[in-house]
Amino acid sequence: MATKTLKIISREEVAKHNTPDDLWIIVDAKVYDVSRFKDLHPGGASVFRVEEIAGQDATEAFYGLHRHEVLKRPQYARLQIGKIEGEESIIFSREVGTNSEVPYGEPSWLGKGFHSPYYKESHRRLQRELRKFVDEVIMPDAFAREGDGKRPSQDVIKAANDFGILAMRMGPGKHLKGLTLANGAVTPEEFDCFHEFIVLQEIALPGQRGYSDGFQSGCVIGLSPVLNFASPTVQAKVVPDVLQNGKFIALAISEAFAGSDVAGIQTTAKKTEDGKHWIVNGHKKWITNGMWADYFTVGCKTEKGHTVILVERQDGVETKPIKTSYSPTAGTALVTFEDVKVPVENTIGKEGDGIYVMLSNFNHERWMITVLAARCQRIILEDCLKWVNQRKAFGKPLSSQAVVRSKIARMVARVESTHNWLENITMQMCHMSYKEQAAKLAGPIALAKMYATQCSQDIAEDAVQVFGGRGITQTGMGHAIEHFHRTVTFDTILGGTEDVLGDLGVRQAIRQMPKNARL
Ligand code: HEM
Repeated sequence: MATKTLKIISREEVAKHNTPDDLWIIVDAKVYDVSRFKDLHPGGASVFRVEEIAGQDATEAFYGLHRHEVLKRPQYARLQIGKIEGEESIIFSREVGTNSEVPYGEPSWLGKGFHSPYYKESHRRLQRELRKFVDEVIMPDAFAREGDGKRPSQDVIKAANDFGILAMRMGPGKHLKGLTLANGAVTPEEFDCFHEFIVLQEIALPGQRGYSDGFQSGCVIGLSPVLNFASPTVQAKVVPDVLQNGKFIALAISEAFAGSDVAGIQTTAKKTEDGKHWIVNGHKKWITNGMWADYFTVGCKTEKGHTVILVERQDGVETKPIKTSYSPTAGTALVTFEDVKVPVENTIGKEGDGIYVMLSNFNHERWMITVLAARCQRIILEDCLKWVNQRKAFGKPLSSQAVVRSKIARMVARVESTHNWLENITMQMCHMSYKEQAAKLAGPIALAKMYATQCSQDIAEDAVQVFGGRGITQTGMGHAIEHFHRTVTFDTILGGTEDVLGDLGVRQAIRQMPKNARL
């Protein structure tokens, strides 16, 4: 396709094109001919008739009302006919694969001149590779699927798995052996919990909450018990199926009868007379990725107590969509089991040890949700900083109002405290065995998640106030704010509600009080 040659035009020349049939404007040293477009303009034609706009520099007016991405859409980019003589454009969006330069737009370890004790060269290499992959491959799919509600595109899932994303999301371990991770940015041997932290923070960049769950979050929580507790035979079949062959696995614990109270589940598994099979009956609710899962990691009530069982999709397993306030791209399902026959070899962990299997998985799940949430908070903070800097009200930028700056200050404090607490917990995870983590970190992770999701809700409320009507509008300037505000509650519920987690954290601390502790 031939590229249009842009004319070099003087400001005086632009000023002559100021009538409805011959209408030019300047935005950031670029000249746009809007003579025909004005009648199609979503904001109406009248805005172009104003004396300060027709034939004039409309940069400030434009950026008070539109995101920069509008001018990059092909149908609007083609309205540009020239550039202003002797001037250069100064407004650019973040280039593919690069980091944001907005203050607090990235965690401090990525900031120029900032330091951190946690990250080595392999972490930096991984972050760079991932940023490029996310910008190029995941970002467009995330916005498209969040919009149309379809499952994440299979070619994107395949590309992501070839890149090692799901394997890396499972954390360090023997499942990484022999894999090439992120084009070799990190070896399986050096991969640690900070690498995993980076993977989560990067894949959350699109900020599309339904897609974020649809993008194999169900696999992460569903496959963990298999990796940690299933027999080698089950692992040999299921792990490559999920990590390499594009199959999906979902964790199926919560029910209409029991959410945070896992011991209250009522799905039953009874042994056949020959003891070779389980017969599973019951239902599971709010199962992330359940709509397209090939395997389900199911919490059941059995004769010897609770037991976790791997159920393959088959006759008797039905999945129905549950409509939630985020997009169906998460694949949230009601799953029913009617006399489903499963070999006893599919038992995950020991019979009767189900509560331990289910609870030990929660630490990793809660940590993952919190790391993802921390990035989403940061996206909102960056949008707010840009908005208060470019938007004028009462003749001055919003940032000139002390009350607005105070809201931003509180957001920064929430984002940075969440992130820094998580880094500390991640450091502990790097030095503890899985068992030690279960014993020592359940409380801190529960409390950090509770704190983070309270911060997210406060950030969402403040961001809407800063953006006004645009913060409750699904398109245009505030779309990220509206999305965050609408979906922020998910993180407060998934993996345990705030009240339950706060209580868990404090109970653990009380249990660990030294006997001699007195005021
Ligand atoms: C090349 C120039 C322009 C293009 C391509 C353009 C495009 C758009 C688009 C796509 C929207 C829909 C909302 C969005 O996606 O952000 C919109 C809305 C709007 N535009 Fe423009 N526009 C241009 C210039 C201007 C100028 C110069 C003004 C005013 C001085 C203006 C005023 C508005 C208003 C008032 C809205 C409605 C905003 C809202 O609902 O919050 N536009 N424009």
